[in-house]
This record gives sequence, C-alpha cells and structure tokens, in this order.
Amino acid sequence: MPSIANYRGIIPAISCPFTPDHRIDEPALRKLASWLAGHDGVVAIMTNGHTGEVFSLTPAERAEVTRIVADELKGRCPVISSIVCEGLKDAADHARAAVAAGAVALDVMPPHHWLRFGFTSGHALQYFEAIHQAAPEADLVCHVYPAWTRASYSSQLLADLAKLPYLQAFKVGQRDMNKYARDIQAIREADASKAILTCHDEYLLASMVQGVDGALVGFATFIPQLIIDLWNAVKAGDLKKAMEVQAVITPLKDAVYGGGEPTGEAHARMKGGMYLAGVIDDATVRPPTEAPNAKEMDALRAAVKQAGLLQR
Ligand SMILES: N[C@@H](CC=O)C(=O)O
Repeated sequence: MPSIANYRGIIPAISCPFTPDHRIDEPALRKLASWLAGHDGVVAIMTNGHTGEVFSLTPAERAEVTRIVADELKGRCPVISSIVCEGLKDAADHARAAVAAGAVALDVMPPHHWLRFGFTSGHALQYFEAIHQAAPEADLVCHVYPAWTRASYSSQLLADLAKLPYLQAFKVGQRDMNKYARDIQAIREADASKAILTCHDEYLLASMVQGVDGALVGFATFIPQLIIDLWNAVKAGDLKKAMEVQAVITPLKDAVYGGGEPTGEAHARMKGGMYLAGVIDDATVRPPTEAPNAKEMDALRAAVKQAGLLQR
C-alpha cells in the first residue's frame, strides 16, 4: 500500500526561506507551505530539493525543514523529503530523520560521488534498498538526473527500479528527449502503476506532452497556479490553451533559469521573483549562492509583470 495515495498532479519542490542572518525562517516556511498546499492540483510538497537549497543545509536543518512543513500541512497535504547523501549508512540516517520529522515519502537523489566516478546498477539497487530498510513505511521516489551526467540511470535500471514494490514514482529530468521517451516506455512496460513526473522546470510543456503523470518541480514553488493551468490544459488535450499558458511561463522561465538548466543561482533568482510576486517577504539565499544582480532583478520584474503577478 503506497504511503501517498496520489502522485498524479503537481508537486512543488519547496523553496526554503531564510532570515537576513541566514537562519531557516520558520513562519515564512509555514506560510509558503500553506499557500502551496492550498492550490487545487497540488498533490504533495517536497522538501530539501535543490530549489530548497538542500546543499546549504546541515542534516539537522534538513530534518527541521521537513518537520516545519509536515507540521504545518498535517492532514492536508503529504510531504516528501529528498535524500541527498553519499554512503548507505549516511542515507539510512537521513531517511530515518526525514520520516521522524513527518515525511511520508523520500525522493532519492544519486550520491555525489556517482557524478564523479560513475556507478553500477548494483550500487543503485543497494542504495535504494538501504534507504527502504531504514524507512520501510515511506514510499521512495527515484530522482533521475540529466543524461549527460555520470549519475544517469539506464532504461534497464529504471525498469528494475520500477519493479521495486516500495518505489512509487519517478522524478525524471533526463534533458535528452530520445532518452526521456525511451525511459518512460521502459518504466511503463516494467510497471504501469508507477507515477512518472517531469522535473524539466525549463521544458514544462515539451516534457508534459510525453505521456507523464504530472510535474515535480522547484518552479512550482514560485508559479504553482500557472503550472497547474498548464498541466490541466495538457491533460485535457487542449494544445491551444497549453501554448497560451506556456507563453506566459516562458519569460519567467528565462528570467529564472537564464535560458539554461536549474542552478543554485537560478534558485536565488526564483526567490527574487517570489519576492516581487509577494510569495515571500525576504529573498535571502545562503552563501556561497549569490543573490541576483540589479539587471537580473529587472528581468525578473518584467517577467513577473507580464504574468500579472507583480506585487512590489
Ligand atoms: N528539477 C531539477 C532540479 C531542480 O531544481 C532536476 O532536474 O533535478
């Protein structure tokens, strides 16, 4: 029995508001979580993603972010926490801490050393199994990295992962459309009940029309309603409407992602956009990530304004 009944829809990877002196801003995080969960079409919230600046948070802070969001949303919206670790024991500790903090599912990012040294399918299967053994009550979500990284999963490995009873969803970000299509097919053939969620923040419409079940993206912490509208249009097969919504999203996407992929600075720009849209009151990011410069803020302001979202 999955720990989350419905993965099909939009799952924002929540941003982590900080105070001006770089502490987790609990009231702001609660407010953001509540606002996101209040959108019809948001089916869960994910903490500790890249958008949540997980790379700047200590293990205790990661659990604290999850505790705050889960406590705020209890009974309203399930919380998934990302796990980004190196070894099996480390991952098991993080998994236990995330579940104790209130996460009911865990998004498993590949360990950093795989990016440097590569990995075998056996390593990956052991890694997922160790996390499952540490937190058997939690569903696992497989976070699929870009095809150009050394942590890219083969279609065969994705099919093997899809057969794991405790793995319920895939957050897929191959950024290679041939591999994306092949991987989706491989997962569907292995177990059609598993949810497939695009995480191509910068290719939302293009990746949504490939037969997926929704989106698990950081971009949805900023513009949840636009992404829900886009998804609803895609689900309804209304390409005209979908293209209209994407036309509003595209300037925002360019201002946030700079015509490229998500990066730490892109997440900082997203906080700048959220500030302009009145979603958060303080756009502080943790060093060494750098805040947007004046030119980037001007571009964000223009993009937020054309979307009709400008509040400041
Ligand atoms: N969606 C990204 C991470 C984001 O900020 C991914 O592809 O992993």
